[in-house]
Order: sequence, then C-alpha cells, then structure tokens
Amino acid sequence: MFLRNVMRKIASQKSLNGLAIKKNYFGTTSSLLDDFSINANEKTGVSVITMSKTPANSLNLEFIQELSMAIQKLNMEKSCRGIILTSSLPSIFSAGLDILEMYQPEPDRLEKFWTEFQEIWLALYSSPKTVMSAINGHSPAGGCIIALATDYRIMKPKFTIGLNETMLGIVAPFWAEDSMKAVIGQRRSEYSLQLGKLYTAEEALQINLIDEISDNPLQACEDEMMNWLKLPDHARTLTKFQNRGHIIEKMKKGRKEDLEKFVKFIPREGIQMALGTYLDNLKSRKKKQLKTCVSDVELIVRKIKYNLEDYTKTTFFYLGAQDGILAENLINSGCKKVIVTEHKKSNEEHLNEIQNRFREKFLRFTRFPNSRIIEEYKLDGLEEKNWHTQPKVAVILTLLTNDRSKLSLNSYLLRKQFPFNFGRTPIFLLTDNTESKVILMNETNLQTEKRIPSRALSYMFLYDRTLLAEIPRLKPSQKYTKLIKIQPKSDLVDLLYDEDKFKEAEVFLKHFFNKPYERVIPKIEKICPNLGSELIDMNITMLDRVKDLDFRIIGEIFRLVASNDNYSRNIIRVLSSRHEF
Ligand SMILES: CCCCC/C=C\CCC/C=C/CC(=O)SCCNC(=O)CCNC(=O)[C@H](O)C(C)(C)COP(=O)(O)OP(=O)(O)OC[C@H]1O[C@@H](n2cnc3c(N)ncnc32)[C@H](O)[C@@H]1OP(=O)(O)O
Repeated sequence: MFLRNVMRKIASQKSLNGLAIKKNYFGTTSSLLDDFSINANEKTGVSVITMSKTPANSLNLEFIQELSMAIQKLNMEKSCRGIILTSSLPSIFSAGLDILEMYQPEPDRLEKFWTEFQEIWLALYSSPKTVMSAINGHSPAGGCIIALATDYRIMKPKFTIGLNETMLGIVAPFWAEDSMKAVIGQRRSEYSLQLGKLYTAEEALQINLIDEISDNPLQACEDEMMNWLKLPDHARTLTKFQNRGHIIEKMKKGRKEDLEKFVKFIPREGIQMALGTYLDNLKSRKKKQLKTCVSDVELIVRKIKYNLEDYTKTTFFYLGAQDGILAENLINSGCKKVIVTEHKKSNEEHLNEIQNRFREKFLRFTRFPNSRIIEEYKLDGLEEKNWHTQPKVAVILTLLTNDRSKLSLNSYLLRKQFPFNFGRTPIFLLTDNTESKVILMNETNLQTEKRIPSRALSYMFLYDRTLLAEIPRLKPSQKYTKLIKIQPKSDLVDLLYDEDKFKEAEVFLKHFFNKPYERVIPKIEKICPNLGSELIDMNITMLDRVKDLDFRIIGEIFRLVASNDNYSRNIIRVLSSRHEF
C-alpha cells in the first residue's frame, strides 16, 4: 500500500515538474532570506544546499519553511538525482531548533513551527533522491535529526553530534527516535537518547551514527554520491521506501497527536524554566568574551562624527564576520568607506578566513559605486574603557536581529520585548543627544522597557527598508520620537517612513494582490509617483499570484522594488513561485 502511494506520488510529481520547477534550475540560487544557497550541478545532477544562517544555523520558523520548500522542490525536480546538505559556518552544521522559538512562545507560531519541522523532516526522510549530509561542524539535536533523515553522513573530525534533547529538559519526537533506532539500533539509541549523549565524530563513527569521517566532508560526499548514482534511481528509491516506509507511515499517522503534545508540552512552566536555564548557560559562555565586544563599540564611539550626514558619507566601521547585509545597506546608503574590523582575540587563521569571506562578499558589492574602498582594521592595542558611562554619541548595533553577532548583547530578550519578526534585518540605533546617559542597552536595562530612557533612543537610524515596513506597526511610543532617513532611494522609502501614507498604501497593496494590476496602478501612482513605472518595468504580473502576504513580505517587496535590479527581480520571482505549491 505504502509503495503504491509512493509510486503514485512519484508519478504525480513528474507531472508537476513542468509547472513547479523553473527552467533555470541549474546554477546557484540563494534563499529569500539569504540563509542558504543551492548549487545545482547540471553534469552530475547533484544539488548542494549550503546553510549559512549565522551564527549557528539554528532552525527557526522562517528558515525551516524556506529550506523545506527548497527540498520539496528538489524532490520534484527530475534532473536532480542527489542532494547534499552542508553548512558554510566554520564550526557548526546546525545547532538544531532555534531555542527562542520554544522559549516563551506564542501559541500560533509554536504550532506553525512544529508543523514545519515535521514537514521538513518528511521531505528529507522520504525524499526520492539520494540525500547526504556533509556535517562540517557541530550537529546537536535538530541538527542531528536532519542529518539522520539523510541517506549517508560524512562528518569532520572533532565536532559533536547527537540527540541531546534531554539536556534541555525536552524530549526528542518519536519519529526522530525511530530514525535513530533505524541507524544505530534499539539499545544504543535508548541509551543515547535518555542520556542526551553528544558524540564526537570519532565516537559517532564507532556506533554507526555517521558513516565516514573526512576533513572535507563535502568533497567526500560528492565522491560517495557518484557511487550511489551509478545505480538506477527507481530501484534505489523503492528500496529506500521499503526500509523507511513503516517509519514514515507511523509519523504521518501520529503527526497530529505529536503536534498536540508538543504545543501542550513546551509552554509548561517546568519546561520553560529548563529552557530558560539552558539559554542562560548558552549565553553566559559568551559573556566572558563580552569585554572585547564592548571595546569594538568603543572604537565606533570614539570615531563617530556627531553629524550623521557626515558620518554616513565618510566612514563606517564594519564589525564582525557576519554583517554582510549591514555593510551592503550602508554602502547602498552612501557610505564611501567601509572599514573592516575584527575581534582582537581572533587567531590569525580565523582572521584570515574571515577577511577572505569579506572580500568575497564585497565582490558582490561592486555594483555600488561607492563600495570599492575597503580598509582592514584590527582592534589590537585598543584601550578598554567604560565607554557606555560617557555621554555624547553612542551606537547600539545589530540588537534587533536574528543575526546575533558578537555585538548583539541580548538580542533574544529584545526580540521577546518586541514581538514581531525582524528577520535578519540589522538595526542600528544611535543618539546624538549629548545628555543621554544610557546609550548601550545592556542586559539590565533590557529587562523592562521602562528602564530604557526614552531620550537614549530619540533617534532611530535605520538603513534597511524592510524594517521600515514594520515601524508603523509599532505601538506609538516615546521611544521613537524621530526617525532619521538616509538618502532615500525612491518614493517608496518615503512612503514607508510616513505612517499615514503607509496605511493608505497598505490598503492599496491589499487590493493590488487581488485586483487586476491596471486598476490599481493609477491609485498607487497617486501616493507614490514612481512606483507604477517601477512595477511595470519589473513585469509585476508575477506578483498577481502572491496572495495573503504578510506585511513583512510586502516590506521586502518594497525594498526590492526600490533597488530595482536583476538580483531583486530574481528574488521576487522566488517569492511568487512559492505560491505555486
Ligand atoms: C512527552 C511529550 C513530548 C512532546 C515533544 C516535546 C518536545 C519536543 C522536542 C523538540 C526537539 C528539539 C530539538 C532541538 O533541536 S532543541 C535545540 C537544541 N540545541 C542545542 O542544544 C544546541 C545549543 N548550542 C550549542 O550547544 C552550541 O551553540 C554549539 C552548536 C555547540 C556551537 O557552539 P559555539 O561554536 O561555541 O557557538 P555558541 O554557543 O557561541 O553559539 C553562537 C550563538 O548561537 C546561539 N545559539 C546556539 N544554538 C542555538 C539554538 N539552538 N537556538 C538559538 N540560539 C542558539 C548562541 O546562543 C550564540 O548566540 P549569541 O552569540 O547571541 O550568544
């Protein structure tokens, strides 16, 4: 019965092929949020999915959704025969589920989150393709669940892997447990799960949790894949389903109940306490390094020009390895010079690697005329002062962002405080109020909103237009007394700054996605004169299909439209194609 269903599914996927898969399947594509990329090799039929969600490839709702969609798409792509999952982070394959999704969760989101996790597991575990994981870093919990859902695992030495859920006070789902049993056996699995064991690659190999160790897991997977692809796909796929069918069937049958258990279990007080403690421990390991982070900020404080205009036009300090988007936006906003700084404690090898990554990223920025001057600046020899007690100008960097860089002192608390999704948008808050006392939000003054002096945030300096779309949705608050814009690129940006206009636009946009394009354009033109022509340029009819968009996505569209280039168009295409499913 199961096999019959599988065959039927394969057949129906074949017929869907032409519709769902774009012609330009081969080559490299990036996810909408830039959290992973897919490199599809036309010759071998192998697609490599590289996860790159800093800092830890932790799986939050959006990341899982996008990844899952990509996998489902590859599953249906006839010319794809193999998929390799890997990571671009230097030491983490995936840190598993984003704990922040489970800590003090919102019920609706929690439900969606788990449903999507079930979905991605199914997409991987029942993939008709040969799927391998090149585990080039730590892979605890959800990271291990993902790896276990693939057909072959090759891991880099020294890193760790395992289902350590009990260490967090939670329980791995039955289907993950089943997949582990299928790989390492009942006894070993029971032992590992109860104790929440994390194994080094060497130990994992001994118990067959992984299949090979290699210093270059991706290359090793690519080589091994060639052996697998020598066999006829249909025979290999059916054999795989013969082996996995009962686990998949059981998961599908129990999936609803599993979801109900999860949404009941996670919000329990005891579980929340355990998760909170685990998070604190995770963060406190970082606090030891915080001193140097503060000196990073101090550097900015000392160098910053009080006049924002001058500041944005002359210099910016690009901090950390993960702030590509931030740099891009600054350059886009008129920065003439980008100074790359790095942590003074970094060892030479790490530093070189990071600098190379910067260079790679900046190559992409050459389309911006101001982006050519790059200086590298090391923080060696900096004096460390209590800079935050000094009045005058200061900077709060990348606080409201999923992209937790070294400077995001307590982003998870902030995210809880502002319960909407900023995605990866970096945010840069600063004040030039010379009387402000508290400038840096530290952990203490993050605890309650009241303790953040409103004057400290009297200027909010935003350089990512996506975020702007969210601003009017904030409750009116003293915190944001003035928004400063940097060289708005088009009327769209103006529109997003203005709450009234935005409301008007919101109504139009809603219509826009439901009504014939021609009827809406004149109205849009009225509020935003250039928008109509920009949309026409972009063959916006693609977007007609996009329905039920949330405003984060609309914000994204605004941003993309505003920077009207090929790259944006591609993303819009991706955005719209997701609704073909
Ligand atoms: C009976 C009814 C049952 C019903 C079902 C109930 C429950 C369902 C169970 C759900 C299953 C869950 C599976 C999971 O995946 S839970 C998540 C578990 N993950 C972990 O335990 C990993 C935690 N992370 C680490 O151990 C380390 O980060 C590391 C992966 C080993 C890497 O170490 P290192 O290189 O030193 O990096 P950092 O520790 O400094 O991390 C960088 C950065 O990332 C943050 N972070 C790391 N992991 C996560 C995560 N999983 N979620 C959110 N954030 C994470 C970390 O805090 C650092 O952030 P800051 O830079 O801001 O400090």
